[in-house]
Amino acid sequence: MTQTIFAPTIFALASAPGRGGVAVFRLSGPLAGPALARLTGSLPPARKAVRVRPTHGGEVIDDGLALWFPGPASFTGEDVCELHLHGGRAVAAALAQALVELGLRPAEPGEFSKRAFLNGKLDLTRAEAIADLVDAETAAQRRQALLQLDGGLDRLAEGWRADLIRALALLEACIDFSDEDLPDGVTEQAAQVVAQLAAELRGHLAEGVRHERLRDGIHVAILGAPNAGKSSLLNRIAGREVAIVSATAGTTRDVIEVHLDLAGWPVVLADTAGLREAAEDIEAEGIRRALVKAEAADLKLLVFDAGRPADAATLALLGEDSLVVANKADQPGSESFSIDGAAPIMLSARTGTGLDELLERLTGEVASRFALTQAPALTRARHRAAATEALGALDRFDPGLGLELAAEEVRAAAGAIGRISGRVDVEDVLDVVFGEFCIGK
Ligand SMILES: Nc1nc2c(ncn2[C@@H]2O[C@H](COP(=O)(O)OP(=O)(O)OP(=O)(O)O)[C@@H](O)[C@H]2O)c(=O)[nH]1
Ligand SMILES: [K+]
Ligand SMILES: [Mg+2]
Repeated sequence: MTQTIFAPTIFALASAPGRGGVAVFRLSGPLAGPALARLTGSLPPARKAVRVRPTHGGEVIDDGLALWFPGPASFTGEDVCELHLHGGRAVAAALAQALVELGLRPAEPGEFSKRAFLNGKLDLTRAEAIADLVDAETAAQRRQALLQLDGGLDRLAEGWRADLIRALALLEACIDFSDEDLPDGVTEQAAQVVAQLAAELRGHLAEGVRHERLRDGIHVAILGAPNAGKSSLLNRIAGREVAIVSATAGTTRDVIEVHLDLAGWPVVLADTAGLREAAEDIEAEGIRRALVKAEAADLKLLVFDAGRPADAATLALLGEDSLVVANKADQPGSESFSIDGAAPIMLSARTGTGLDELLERLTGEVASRFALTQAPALTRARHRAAATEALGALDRFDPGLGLELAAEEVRAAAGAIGRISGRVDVEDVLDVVFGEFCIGK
C-alpha cells in the first residue's frame, strides 16, 4: 500500500465535545510538525509528553501537553501530533481557528482511521473494531470489538485467503505444467482445500447473524392484548416512565424501544400496540406495526392479563422464541392462569413481584441463543456478504468442468475474502507455485 502523498493536514478533537477536564486534539499530515512548532516554539522530542503554551497571533491559547509522533511510526502512518488542552469550548474554538489559519482543515468522520488504512497501518476489520469499541455499551460488545481490534477476524480471513491461494497455486500448476511430472492427486488436493473452506465458511455464516446482533442489539418485543400491561412492564424493566400507561385499551400505538444492558447483553426492548380487531385506523396501523415487530424480533415476551382467559391473537404468536408472562399476579384469581404447553412467569408489573425471575429467564434465553462459539467472527453484514460471495464461488467449483474454470472460481473466492480485510491482491500465486513445488527448475 502506498503512503498518501500531498494529503491535506487534518485536525480534530479526539475526545468527546463539550466541557471536560482534558480535551485531546489530534493533527495528522505533512503540516502537523510545522504547525506544532509554530504554536509552541519548537518541535518536542518524538513520543514524549512536554508542557506547552500554544500561542497564536500573539495570544496564548491554553497551557497543556504536546506529543509528537513522526511518521510512519504513528496511528495514521503520517506525521501526527496531539495537544492535550483544557476541555472548554473557547479553547477548542481558538485552537481550531489557529490551525485553520496555519493551513490545516477539520477532519471528516473516520478520516484518521481511513488514512491509517490507506497507509497499511490498519486493515478494514481493525478499523471497524475501533468504531465498534467506541460505540460499545455493554461488556459483551466491548469484548467482541477488542477481539476484532486484536486482529482476530483479520487473521481468520487472511488464513482463508492463504488456503485459497494455495488451492489456486495447485490448479495453476496443473494448468501450466500439464505436460510435466506433477505429483499425483494435485487437483484432488485443491478440491479438498476448497471443500474444507466451504464447510468452515458455512459455519461462520450461520453464526454471523448472532455476532451482528451482538453488535447491534438483540431485539425483544413485548406483545399482548390491550391492557395486558405491556407498557407497564416496559417501564418496570427500564426503570423509568418511558411509555404511557392508562386504563384505556389501545393506549400504545407507536412501537417504543428502549436499549438495555441485560447482564452484559445488548437488548433492544420494544413495547407495542395491544393486539385486537381494531375499531379505527390509527390503532389498526399500530397493530400492524406490532405484528411486523413480532416477526422481526429475536425473542417475544407474550404478556397476558392473568385474571382473564388467554386471547387468541397473542396465543397465535406462541413459539419456541417466546416467553409467556402472566401479568397482574397481584390480583386475586390470577393463580389459576394457565396456558397449554407453556410455563408462564407470574409477574406484577405494578408491584415488581416476579421481575427478577423474568429477567433471569430472559437472560438465560439470550445467553443460550447468542452465546458465541466461533471467535473471531463475521460481525457485520459486509463481512457476511463477502463470505457469502466466496462460498457461492466455492460451491460452483468443479474441476470436472475444466481446470481453468475451477481456478477462476477459486480466484473469485479469494478476491471476495480479501475484501473482508481490504487486501485484494491475489497475485502472489506464482511465488507459492515455485516455492512449494519447485516445478520447472
Ligand atoms: N393490578 C395490576 N394492574 C396493572 C398491572 N400492570 C398494568 N396494570 C394496569 O393495567 C392497565 C393497562 O396497563 P398498560 O401498561 O397501559 O397496558 P398495555 O398492555 O400497554 O395496554 P395498551 O397499550 O392499551 O395495549 C393500567 O391501568 C395499569 O395500571 C399489574 O401488574 N397489576
Ligand atoms: K392501556
Ligand atoms: Mg401500552
